[in-house]
Parts: sequence; structure tokens; C-alpha cells
Amino acid sequence: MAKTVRLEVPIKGMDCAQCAHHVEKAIAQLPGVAAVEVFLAAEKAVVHGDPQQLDLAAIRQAVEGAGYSVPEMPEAPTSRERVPRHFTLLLAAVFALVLLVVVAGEWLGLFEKLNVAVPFPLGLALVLVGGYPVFRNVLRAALRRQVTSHTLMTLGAVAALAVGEWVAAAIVVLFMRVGDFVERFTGESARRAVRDLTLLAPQTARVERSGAEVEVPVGEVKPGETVIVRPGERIPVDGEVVAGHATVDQAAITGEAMPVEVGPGSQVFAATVATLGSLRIRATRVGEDSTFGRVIKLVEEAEAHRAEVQRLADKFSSYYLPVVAGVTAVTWLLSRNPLAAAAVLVVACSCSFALATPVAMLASIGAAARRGLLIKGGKYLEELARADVLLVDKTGTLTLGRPQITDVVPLNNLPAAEILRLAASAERYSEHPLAEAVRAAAAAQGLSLLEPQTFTPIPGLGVQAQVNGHQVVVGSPRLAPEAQNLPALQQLQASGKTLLLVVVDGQAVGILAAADTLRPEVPQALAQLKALGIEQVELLTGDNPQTAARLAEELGVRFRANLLPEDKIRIVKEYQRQGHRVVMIGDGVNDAPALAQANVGIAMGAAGTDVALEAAHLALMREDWTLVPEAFRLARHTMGVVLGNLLFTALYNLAGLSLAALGLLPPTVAAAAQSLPDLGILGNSARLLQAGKSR
Ligand SMILES: Nc1ncnc2c1ncn2[C@@H]1O[C@H](COP(=O)(O)OP(=O)(O)OP(=O)(O)O)[C@@H](O)[C@H]1O
Ligand SMILES: [Zn+2]
Repeated sequence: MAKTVRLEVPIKGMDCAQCAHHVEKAIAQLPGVAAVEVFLAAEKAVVHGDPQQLDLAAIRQAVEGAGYSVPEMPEAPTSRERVPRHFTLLLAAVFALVLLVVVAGEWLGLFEKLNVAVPFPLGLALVLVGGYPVFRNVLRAALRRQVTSHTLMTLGAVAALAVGEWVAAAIVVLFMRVGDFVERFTGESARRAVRDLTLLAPQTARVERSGAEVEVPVGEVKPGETVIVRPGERIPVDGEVVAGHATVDQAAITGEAMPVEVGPGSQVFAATVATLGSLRIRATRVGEDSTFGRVIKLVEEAEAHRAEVQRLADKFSSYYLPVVAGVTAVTWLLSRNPLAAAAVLVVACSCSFALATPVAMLASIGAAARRGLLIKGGKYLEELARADVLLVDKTGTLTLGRPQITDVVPLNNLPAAEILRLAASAERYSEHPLAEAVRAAAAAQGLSLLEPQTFTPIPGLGVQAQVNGHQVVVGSPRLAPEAQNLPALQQLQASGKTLLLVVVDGQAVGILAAADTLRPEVPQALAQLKALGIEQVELLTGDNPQTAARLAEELGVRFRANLLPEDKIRIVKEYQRQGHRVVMIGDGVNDAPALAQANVGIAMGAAGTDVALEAAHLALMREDWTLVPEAFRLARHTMGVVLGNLLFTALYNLAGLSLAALGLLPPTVAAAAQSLPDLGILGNSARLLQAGKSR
């Protein structure tokens, strides 16, 4: 029987020739497969590019040319994201209707008639039974000397009962129950963003055990085992490719829809999809330890930070409650109308104030995670929205962090190759990008390295090592002040390159010059930040002033050079003392302390690195500067929504309070009316949830 294989062809950013090529390549990797079902990711094509440019015929030809059949392209899947919005609208309509019914009932005197028709004890029983869950909560809180968002309304219901208006009390109870429901639903819809993420996690993995392939639950895979991934499958673990080539869609981790090519030696992440090609992967991290698992955990933790926002709501209540109590008392004293006083208590329900902030923040955090932007708590959105200073690390953050040695300049009679060999040997065990550059340069010349007898890194300056009986120091020219005046050094410095001095037994023997490349999207991102009003941007680097100056000038920002890691923390603190809110962007590894000290520390390219995920408050899961202005915009948008929520609720409650105090709002209508802001908040915040799903 013919075996059918399903291929997903991601089309974003590929021209049709590439597409066809990918299909051909994939088919070549599938020996013994008789039929290939090609599924074109139509949704992505529509979102990201010109579907016209995609030559489906060419792809079809490529597949059919290889002797396989291509079924008709399936319809683009409809987005399930639209559901909550429709649901919100429906809910709004129902609420409006109910409000109308209540107003009409009141106006026609139906409630009054009902109140008279049914004996009071029966009505009382109805209220007590219907309101039991709410009353119990309010009472429990009261015994702990606390108020809940429904304490006031409960008092209102009691007041209505006291004057024999059981129908009014029943309606108040009804809306308290409805309010509880809305609150739960609202929390759910924010949490959905996270749940959507967890759905991406694969459940099983195919593992090689004693020569056979076995399918096991993902949790049972152990690091070091070999996992097999077929075309179209989600990769179940973090790991290193040991064999095979594939096109991997990493959107689940990085938010980037443009797939990447992986092959032996590449790092792959759990929850990403091998769209074309099969892979054999050596698992390095599984389950909760995988990058995806940790992202989920961090987003969930951000949710749990709810308490922090809740405290704010409590603080608000402590001001709000006395005001409401005062208005109630004045109303009672002036009008002697207990129903007007009850209406004040009912309409002043503070539950929508409590909802206003967390709902918007959770929606944002969830939506951001889908775009490759990990935010560790609502607090950081708030800080980011108000930040005015941006500090930027250079190596690895503004630049690609892959410097290359461009010159080797001998200073006396030691030949260039020997200088490079000694330097590379001294750098043998350093993880610094410059050390890698030195080793790469030595390797390119076919030089074999010596084993250093001792090795000591000098943080922010260089390394010191014992090589072949010689004391070798490689690092910043600042290590040897007497070398500053060397003409060769000054000449090279003017070129804007990073310079390393090689000192052997106390004597400077050579200079290595290294050049790094600016990330291409940086100028545009900085321009956008400027447009957002972030005027103070400063480049902080351990590199020399000439290199820094050249880059800073190109980017139109200020700079400070020759900094040691502790200097960066000091500068962050300095700005903070002046009352600034500081955002620091670094590559997370050596900048971790400064990132932690900043109001918002942003780690660049955190996918797969522990330190960056831990230290920063915000992590960019892919190395892409366009995410930085996006984060600022999202933060401001979120705070705008929060403010809108609060303002709307405040104005609404003010109007309600005034009407109720004037005796113009019966408790029944007040009860129906107070639940409307919850809905406004829900709808308003859902916009944020939507914003992240444009992909
Ligand atoms: N392993 C090393 N080998 C050679 N030089 C080094 C090494 N480590 C540090 N240096 C020297 O110290 C300087 C500062 O290093 P540091 O690691 O603090 O900053 P950086 O990563 O180069 O730049 P940035 O601060 O912009 O990230 C480097 O420019 C280099 O001159
Ligand atoms: Zn309420």
C-alpha cells in the first residue's frame, strides 16, 4: 500500500523557486514513500506575503516531476481566535437586554407587584438560598476584618431586605452572581493566551532504545537519548541535531515565522516544527527544562503575580470605601430613603476596579509570548511604559558578537604567525567572543594550539596564561599603559577596530585588530525608539573609545567606553538616582548584574540560554532589535488600556453614585447597571489579546 506523507510548506519569505527546491529536497529524503500530500501553509502566505508571487504551479510541477501526486490545496484554516470577541459581543448584548428588562420592570411597577404578591418570608428564603455563596464569602472576609468587592452590594441587599423589598434584594443577589461569573470568564480569556501556548507542546516522542524506535510520553525522554523527528512533526525536546537536515518553523519559541535551516550540530527547540526533512536529535533538555517549558513556566508565574496588582486594588478600596460610606450616610440623612441608600451601596461595587489592571496585563503578557517577547510580570510593562533612558551593551547586543581578526601586527621580531599561535593558546579556554575570534584566526592559518599550563581570565580586560613557559597576556591595551604610545596602536585605533595587545613575558609583541558587524536592523529600531520619545540612548562598552565613538556616531547615540562590568551597574544606578527609569539591553551573559539592576532589563536572544532567561525582566527570544520598539509600544498600549479601563469605571461609578444619591436610581436598576463596566473592561482588554495574534 502506498504510504502517504504530509508535507507542510511554509511559504513566507521564500520565492517559488526556493519552495520547489525545498519540496524536491524533502522528497529526496523520503525513500520508499509513494505519495506525498503537499499542504501549503496558506494562512501564513496570506498574512506575510503576496500569495500571487507564490507559483503554486511550479511547486506542483516539482512534486509531480518527482513522481508524486499533489492533492488540491486545502482551505486556509479559519482562525479560532475570533471566538472570544464574538462571545464578548454576545455577552454585551445579553447584558444590555437584561438592563433594559430591569429598567422596564421597574418602570412598569412589576417588581413592586411581585413584592406584594409573594409573602416576604418566601422571598427572604429565595434571596438567602440564591445568594448563599456570595454571603458566605462576604461574611468570612468580614470575620477576618476584610472587605470583598461584594461587601457593599451585600450591605445594599440587606438594606433592601430591612425595608421589606425582597425583590430588589433578589435582583442585587442575581447580579452579584453574574459579576462573579464575568470575573471568572475574564480571567479565563486572559489565561487562554497561555493555554494556547501549552497546546503547542508535543505529548509523545519517538526515541531510539536498544536499536528500536519506541514512542514514549515526552516526560520519559532522558537527556542524551536520541529522538527521531519526521517531516511535519513538532520537535519534542531541546537538543542537538546529530543527523539529517530540515527546515524548522521556530515560531513557537521565537515568534518568527520565517523558518530556519538546521543540520548536524544545530541546536533545536522543543515545540518547534520540522516542516521539511527528518532529524535525529540528541536530547539535551526535556519537559519543563526545555526552553519552551521554561517560557510557559515564566508566563504562568507572571500570571501568578496577580497578587501584586491585587494589593493595588485593595489599597484603592481603602480610600474608596469610606467615600461610599459617606455618600450613603449623607443620602440617608438627607432623604431618609433607605432604598436610595441601598442603591448607593449597590451601584458602587468595586469589582470592576479590581479587574481593570490584571486583565489587561495578562492579556498582553500572553500575546507577547506568542511573538517571541517574554515578559516576566505586569510590573515590567508598567516600568517600560514610563521608561526614558535606554542603555545598550555593544558586543553581542548592538553587534552580532562574532568579531573577526582583521590584522595581526608584529611589534618586534616575533613573526605574526607565532604571535597568533601564542595568543590563541592563551585564549584556548576563554568563552569571550574575542577569544573565539583569535582561535578562529589561528585555525584559519592552520596553526596548532599549545596547551596552557595556567589560565586566568581578567574580567573586562583580557586573559593571562602560562604558555610554553612564557607568561602570555592577551587583552585590552589598557593592560599595558606603556604601550599606549605605540604609533602602530594609535594608527589602528583610528580605524575604529577593537584592539588586543599580546604581551609575552612583560613585553608587548603584537597587536591583533578585530572587527564586529552591526546588526542590520538596529538603526531602524533606534529610529523607532526615538519616535516613541526615548531620546536618551547610551552605548556602554568595555571596548576602546575609538571603536565605541565610531559606532555611536553612526547610530546617533552617546557612549561610554573602557567600562568594567561593575561600571555598568554604577551607571544604571546613577541614572536611577537622577529619577530616571532605566531600560538596559544586553546579551544576558556578562551583563546580567546590570540587567537585574535596571528597572527593566532586556536580554537579547534568550532562546536556549539559561542566564539570559533568569537575569532579565524581559527576554527577546530571537535576536531581533525590532522587538525592542515593539515591546515599548506594547507596554504603552497596555497601560493605555489599563488607564482607559480605570477612567471608564471611575466615571461610570461617579455617574451611578450621583444618580443613586439623588434617589433617581432604584436598587434593582443600580444592581444591573454596576455589572456593565466589567464587560467594558473585558472587551477593551480583549483588544490586547487580539493584538498579538496578527500572525
Ligand atoms: N578573553 C579576552 N580576550 C581578549 N580580550 C579581552 C578578553 N576579555 C576581555 N577583553 C578585553 O576587554 C575589553 C572589554 O571586555 P568586556 O567583555 O567587558 O566587553 P565586551 O564584551 O568586549 O564589550 P561590551 O561591553 O560592549 O559587551 C574587550 O574589548 C577586550 O579588549
Ligand atoms: Zn460587581
